[in-house]
Amino acid sequence: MNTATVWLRARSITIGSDWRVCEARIRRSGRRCCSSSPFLSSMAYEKELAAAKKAAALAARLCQKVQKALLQSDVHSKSDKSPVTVADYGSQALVSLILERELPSETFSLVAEEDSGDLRKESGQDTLKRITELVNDTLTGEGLNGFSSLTTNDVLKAIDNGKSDGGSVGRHWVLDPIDGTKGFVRGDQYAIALALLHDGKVVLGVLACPNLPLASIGSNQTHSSSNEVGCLFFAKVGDGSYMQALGGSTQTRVHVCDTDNPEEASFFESFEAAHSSHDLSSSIAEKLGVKAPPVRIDSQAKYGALSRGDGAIYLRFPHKGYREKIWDHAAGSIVVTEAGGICMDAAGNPLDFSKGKFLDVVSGIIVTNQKLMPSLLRAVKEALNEKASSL
Ligand SMILES: Nc1ncnc2c1ncn2[C@@H]1O[C@H](COP(=O)(O)O)[C@@H](OP(=O)(O)O)[C@H]1O
Ligand SMILES: [Mg+2]
Ligand SMILES: [Mg+2]
Ligand SMILES: [Mg+2]
Repeated sequence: MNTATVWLRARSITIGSDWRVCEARIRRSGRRCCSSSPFLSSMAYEKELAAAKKAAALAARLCQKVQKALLQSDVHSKSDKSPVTVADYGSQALVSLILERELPSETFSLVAEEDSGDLRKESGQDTLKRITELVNDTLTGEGLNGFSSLTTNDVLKAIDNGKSDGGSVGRHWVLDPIDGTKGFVRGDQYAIALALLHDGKVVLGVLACPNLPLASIGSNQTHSSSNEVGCLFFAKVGDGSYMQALGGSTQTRVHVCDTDNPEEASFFESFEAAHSSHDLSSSIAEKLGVKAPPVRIDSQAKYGALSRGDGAIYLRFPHKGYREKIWDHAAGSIVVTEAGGICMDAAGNPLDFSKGKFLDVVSGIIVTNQKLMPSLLRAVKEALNEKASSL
């Protein structure tokens, strides 16, 4: 199945003609805003961004190879019953190796989703061999022969580099090697999401979305004249958000949809109802006056699509008891905020990435532009109160 077919299979999506309206407004106003921290110059993090783009793009190659030929034996269950594949592990190993090689002077701290526990067991040996082959093949396929053929132990070590707990002091890389593993296994959307935290703030983020069309999803408006899929979004604090083709192209600056009219706004949510309450988001959308049906896609590709104005709102309301992790939002949040958007929890608090692996939020995460946020917050409050009183 080629990637275009993958995308078409993924579509349960409708984005109305509002994109055109948004685009026109943005062009007229020439406006952008960002949430940059004043202590950071836009010249900072140049080499870190270059390394992160290289690492994420290479990891995307590995994932594409696996998604094309995904075997049932490549998919495993973690202790929490969530899926993990050889590509999740391979992607994490590659990103860890590339960052270490490209940024040798750095005291390396990586907070990443996967660990090698299951691969060290007797039952994990075949999978470990397959991952090692994949990592070696991807490195040599890209002409990166600086790595002599890696052993299974090298790969285990690279995966376990991601064991840092993060925190509010110093620099920590944050990695989701495949965000949207369920989408990946289904043949749908997924993302490699890599961010850098500096003293608890996200200062750069890269999102590789191998199955996301370069053209705006659900409309004829294009960011590109081709039918190509595979987008690389990236942002550095104070420097705006950009998109380029994963295969390499000139970068274009992206902006969120700037509409203040909910009737022109469409919203994103998880494809998986188990990850986010579709009932609650539909109630919020109705209260806000959104007319378009939800756009359901997996992974932080939602943040990428939102950053370029494909839709205007992202709603995420996990079911009771679920704790969000920083790797599920760090890269996506800076890509959106540098494109002029805002990410908050359902109570209107900014997202706090400084508390370790978990991202403690009140009820859920909402993302939109500056103009719609006040009315979105009111609609969220109303819908949550209604839900509480019906229990
Ligand atoms: N019960 C749950 N509620 C909310 N999020 C969940 C969840 N179970 C898993 N997730 C998270 O949802 C992410 C995917 O988000 P989305 O629904 O936007 O595609 C998963 O990332 P991984 O696929 O990296 O494990 C996982 O971290
Ligand atoms: Mg994830
Ligand atoms: Mg993941
Ligand atoms: Mg996972």
